[in-house]
Amino acid sequence: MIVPTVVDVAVGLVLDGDRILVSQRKKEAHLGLKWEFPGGKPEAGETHEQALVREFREEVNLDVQVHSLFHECSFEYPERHVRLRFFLCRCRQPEQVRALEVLAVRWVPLHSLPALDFPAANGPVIEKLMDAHMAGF
Ligand SMILES: Nc1nc2c([nH]c(=O)n2[C@@H]2O[C@H](COP(=O)(O)OP(=O)(O)OP(=O)(O)O)[C@@H](O)[C@H]2O)c(=O)[nH]1
Ligand SMILES: [Mg+2]
Repeated sequence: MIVPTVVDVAVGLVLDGDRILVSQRKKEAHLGLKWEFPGGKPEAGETHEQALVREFREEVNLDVQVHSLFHECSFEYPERHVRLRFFLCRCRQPEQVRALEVLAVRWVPLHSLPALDFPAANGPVIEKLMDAHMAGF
């Protein structure tokens, strides 16, 4: 019997006023060309928070401070099963962002998130973010 492995992923929701950071996945990556929140898989011995700090530096050249867990979910794509943990983060120098290991990176107004093409797993967290934003966080 083949037991599918679950890919554990730490994802960062970095807010700067009314804006949030989004990046675009490289064409050849899983879910290539979709927009996402930067993040990735923790390496052996790393906590989710440590993985996020490292991934933000590697992918978008940004130093972030990880605050709290905002949302978790599991999602089964046809080719892999992921467990996503979304953390609220802050950064001190938003202008530092550069697309290093991603195709593009952008600060976008929170209200524009529903117009971007995100992976299917991101629907509920985006809805929750919009609700929290309307309520003033
Ligand atoms: N980073 C990130 N990954 C997401 C999001 N939504 C979502 O379904 N995923 C999925 O989570 C999985 C892990 O993400 P990843 O490919 O960024 O992992 P990584 O940075 O460690 O990449 P690598 O495999 O090239 O080392 C991918 O299958 C990706 O499609 C999201 O908002 N952000
Ligand atoms: Mg990644």
